[in-house]
This record gives sequence, structure tokens and C-alpha cells, in this order.
Amino acid sequence: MAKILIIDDDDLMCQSLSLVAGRWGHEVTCTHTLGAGLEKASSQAFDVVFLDVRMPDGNGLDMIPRIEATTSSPEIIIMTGFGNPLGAELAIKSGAWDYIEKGSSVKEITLSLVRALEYRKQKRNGKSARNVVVLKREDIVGNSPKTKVCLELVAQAAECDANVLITGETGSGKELFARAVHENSRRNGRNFVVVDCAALPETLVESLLFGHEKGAFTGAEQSREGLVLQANGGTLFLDEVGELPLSMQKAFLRVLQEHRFRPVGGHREIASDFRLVAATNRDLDRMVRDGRFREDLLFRLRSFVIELPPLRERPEDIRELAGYHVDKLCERYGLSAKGFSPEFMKTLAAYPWPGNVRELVNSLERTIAAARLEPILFPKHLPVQIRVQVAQASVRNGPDADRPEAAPPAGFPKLHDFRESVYAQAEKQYLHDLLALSQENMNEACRLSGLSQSRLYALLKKQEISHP
Ligand SMILES: Nc1ncnc2c1ncn2[C@@H]1O[C@H](COP(=O)(O)OP(=O)(O)OP(=O)(O)O)[C@@H](O)[C@H]1O
Repeated sequence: MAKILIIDDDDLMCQSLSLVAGRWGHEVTCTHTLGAGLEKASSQAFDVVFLDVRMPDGNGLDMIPRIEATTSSPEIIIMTGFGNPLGAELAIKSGAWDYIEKGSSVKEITLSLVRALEYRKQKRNGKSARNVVVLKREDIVGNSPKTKVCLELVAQAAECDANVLITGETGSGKELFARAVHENSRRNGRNFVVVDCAALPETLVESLLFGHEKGAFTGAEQSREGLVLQANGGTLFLDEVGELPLSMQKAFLRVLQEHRFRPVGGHREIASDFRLVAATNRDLDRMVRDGRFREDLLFRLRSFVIELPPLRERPEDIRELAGYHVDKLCERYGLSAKGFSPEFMKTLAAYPWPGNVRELVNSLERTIAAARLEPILFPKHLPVQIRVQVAQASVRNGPDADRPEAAPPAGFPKLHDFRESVYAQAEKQYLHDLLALSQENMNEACRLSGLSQSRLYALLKKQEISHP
């Protein structure tokens, strides 16, 4: 017998789900608000939670990480509005085990429940995906709910041999996660071969990937094995896969299907048993629409997708990341450990980090160079451009807030333009802070900001900020 929690404000839905689950002998508890649901999940152990998306006190999807973080970490089945593909996509991306549409048949609900319980049983017996606790994290720091979802995906990817596509903005950790997939897989004793597709000279791509025979072209004095063969038994990591020239995409698709290829100037085909992990910060769907990326290759690449969130969407990770990298840098430069002043952390948290973790690491390196032997880091040690931007963003707090500390870089702007750009920057920062503070709960964000839902969504769209 399993313990099931239903969080839905719709009485009828609660009743029919209770009937279905009860018929199988499971113990069912119903709650009608997210708050009450979370309270139950925090105080009692559950195996499965049925969670409605539209609730009177917020969006159910926002609650997923908090339910997962409870001691029993139940499997979550999202209930989406009928015929809402976006809801289904969001549910899965948010880490739910499964989703069902409201109005699904008893058979569909039962199937989803049975599968979730089966998965849970396997997990308990240790037959299924290794969980985050035993995952070798390979220098991956951060314990925010979003990072945990990604780590769970790494664990799942490591268990199988499917092609993996890792997406995310520049500097968000794609290579780090790709290595973690390799290190946790059965291939970890063999090579992890990195191919930076953006740096492949077009004339040499083929020979670099597939190797060449002696005399295949002018200058080929020795035969040479390519990167694909070097990855035999291990993992081939195609970084910036969106930059792979179209001509090579076709050849590569074939290699991916058959795991065989012919070196340049060679007559025999060679086999290579590699596992492919690819990464990109480009919108590959758009590239397909623009005719710049092959759709069939994209289908192959995305057998298993890990979407890394930008750092600004997981501000909880910043402190841990800063601590980890400052310690590492101090050790490298032979300095004693440094502490953080509260204002220093506040400034790090207020900055949107468009270059993500890489920008954070680079900034910390410059910070340590500026602080030298001083034991505590203050905002004044941070690079000027970060302090300026944070100061500009604080302009929204009123006329007495800190003024920007430096003039804009190129030329002296017209007052109108300067005001507009500061305003836009401040608005963007405000929205990021608002989402972080409200934990992306749109009702809460509206309450805190005093904005209507439609106005808030319009502003988020204007500033190109992703949101639930
Ligand atoms: N979760 C993390 N924990 C610790 N360090 C991280 C994390 N994510 C990224 N980094 C660090 O940030 C830097 C950039 O990471 P990485 O090269 O993996 O990013 P990327 O997404 O592959 O970048 P690009 O798109 O530019 O290739 C590296 O120094 C890496 O160690």
C-alpha cells in the first residue's frame, strides 16, 4: 500500500482520484491549497503527489522543488488543463515524474500511478538511476532546486548510453556537466574527447574528426587517427555543436547512426564505439527553421536533454559557488582563506551574471587580485563594471539611492538615452529580484510588486526574462 497526496482545489477531481487510488488499497490524503499541501508533505511521508497547476494560492509547478525537497521526496504527477501542451512541457521540465490531463480516463490515471510507484520501488531497491547523493559531481557546486534537477538528469544519463544534448547560456557549466555524465558512466575508464566545433578550421574538420591516411592531402606525411576514434570506448563531447558546418553535419549523422566512418584518403571503414554528448548555447530549433542545422541530426542529438538554467535563475547557488572558487583561487595563489562581508554577498546577489558562472569565476579572480592580503572581501574589491551595474539597478529605489560610479564607456550619452538605459537596466534587475524573492510564484510576484498579472507578463516578455 502506498501513501498518496492530492493537492487540488477541485473537489470532484479529488474524489475521483481518491476513488482510483483507493481501489488499489492506497491511503489517500486530499488538500485544497498549495500551502496546506506543502504542510502535509513536510509533516508526513508520501510516495506520490498529484499536483494541480492552477491553485488559488499560486502555480503548482513552483511547488515541485519544495515537495521534492521534503524528507520522503515523493514522485510528483502534475495535472494539467485539458489540451495544454505547454503545461505538459512545463511539468516535465520542472522535474515532475509525469503529467496527466484533467479529464483523463481512469485507465490513464491508474497507469501513471502504477508506473510512478514501480519507479519508486526500483529506486528504493537501488536498481534504477543513481541519485544525486552518490553521483560524482566533478566540481559541480550548488544545491538549488534547479541544480538538483540537472544533477538528477546527469545521474539518469550516466545510466544509459543515449546521446545527450546539454543546452544553456555561455558559461553556465555545459562542459562541466558533460564531464560528469562521462565520469559517472560505465565509460569513465576511457577517453573523454572534447571537440570544440566553433574552433574547427573548415578545411581540416573532416581529417580532425575522422583522421587521415598518409598522403591523403598535401602535408599529410603521416597517417593520423581522428578524434572520433580517440573516443572509442569513451565519450565524444561536441561542444558548440551548432557551429558544425552543414557539410559535416550530414557526414556526422551517418557516423552517429552507424558508428563507422572512413578516414580521409582511406579505403576501409573503421568502427568506433563512442557515446555522444553535445552542447550548445544556440537555439537549434531556430537554426533548423533557418536551414542552418539538419533536423535529422537534431533529432538524434536530443535523445536525452539537460537544460542548464542561467545563474540568475538560481541565485541560491551564488554563495556556495563564490566560496568554492575563492578557496580554490586562494590556494592557487598561495593566499590564506578569505571571508565575505555581507555587502559583498549582497552585490554578488544583485548582479545578473550574463556570463554566468564563468563570469563569476573571472570576477572573483580579479577581486582576489585587488584584495591581495586583505582577509575580508568587500564590494570595493569587485570589478568596477559590476559595481556600476548594481549601483545603476539600485536607482529604482529612489532619488537617494547610490549614483552610478562611472561614466558610460563610449561617448557621452544624451540625458534621455542615459536615463532610458538606466531605467531599462533597473527594471530588468527588479524583475529578476522579484522572481527570485517570490520563488517564481506569479501570484506572489504580483502581490509584492503591486503589478497586475498581465502587466507583469508583459514586462517579463519585454525584458526577455524566462518565467514559469
Ligand atoms: N555548477 C558549477 N560549479 C562550479 N563551477 C562551475 C559550475 N558551473 C560552471 N562552473 C565553472 O564555470 C566555468 C565555465 O563552465 P563551462 O566551461 O562548463 O561552461 P560552458 O557552459 O561549457 O561555457 P561555453 O558555453 O562558453 O562553452 C568553468 O570554470 C567551470 O568550472
